[in-house]
Amino acid sequence: MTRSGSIAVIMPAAGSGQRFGSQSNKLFANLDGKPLWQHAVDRFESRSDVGLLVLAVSADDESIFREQISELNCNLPIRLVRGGATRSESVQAGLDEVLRFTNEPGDRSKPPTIDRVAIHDAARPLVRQSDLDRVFAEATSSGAALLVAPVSGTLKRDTGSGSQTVDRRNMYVALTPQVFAIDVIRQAYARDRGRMATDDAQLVERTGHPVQLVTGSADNLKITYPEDLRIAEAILNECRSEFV
Ligand SMILES: Nc1ccn([C@@H]2O[C@H](COP(=O)(O)OP(=O)(O)OP(=O)(O)O)[C@@H](O)[C@H]2O)c(=O)n1
Ligand SMILES: C[C@](O)(CO)[C@H](O)COP(=O)(O)O
Repeated sequence: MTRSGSIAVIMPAAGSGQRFGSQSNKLFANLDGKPLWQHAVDRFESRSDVGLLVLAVSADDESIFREQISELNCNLPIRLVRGGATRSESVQAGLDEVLRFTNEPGDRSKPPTIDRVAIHDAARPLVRQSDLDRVFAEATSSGAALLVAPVSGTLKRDTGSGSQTVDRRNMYVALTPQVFAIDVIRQAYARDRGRMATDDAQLVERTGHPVQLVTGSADNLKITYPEDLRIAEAILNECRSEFV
């Protein structure tokens, strides 16, 4: 299996899905006839600029993921690593595997080089190819970029004694993928190993490396609550061609 892509995708998939409320991992929930996580993989499998995908999974889910991967007709090399107690720990495990991969002796099946790392939630099935094109290109030129969606409503902060309105100008919601030159993300994770961060851009921001915002489609939603799955189904039925 020869892939020439220079982007390694790390897909954190080791969460417990507490807000989704199902007995099993929300990533196995059915969306449009297949498990949710496979839609996220599909977005990258068809891309010639992607050369490797690393899934970070929990010990409980590993055998299910291995079984489902074996049934996939996927021409993208997929490696599994053990995720951690936090999303950052899961991404760290994925990054360690990407770095191991880049140091392995070369052979025909290996892409010539991995120069960027794209970190994408397995719980985000609907990232558009046009958005991937733009955030990948921005990461090439600036070394760090993430997809974001503008805040569309009025933002409120709970002061404890009531609400306070937050100026929403220049405010965005972070999406994924978050894409970085490999040395930028390696240094950010090495510097902040173990410090809490809910996304990867935050770690890079702490190094002082500017992270560019790329406005993407708001339908790149994260399946967090049960109703999100119904919304995703409707979006897929409405504009399937945007995602293939
Ligand atoms: N320790 C963790 C926590 C989260 N994730 C992954 O990070 C992505 C975004 O996290 P989120 O949507 O919050 O998933 P969960 O943590 O599973 O959800 P919850 O907070 O409701 O438990 C998901 O693909 C999830 O599987 C992970 O790999 N490792
Ligand atoms: C990384 C992320 O998708 C950016 O919005 C999000 O923070 C991950 O989900 P979580 O619920 O914060 O773990």
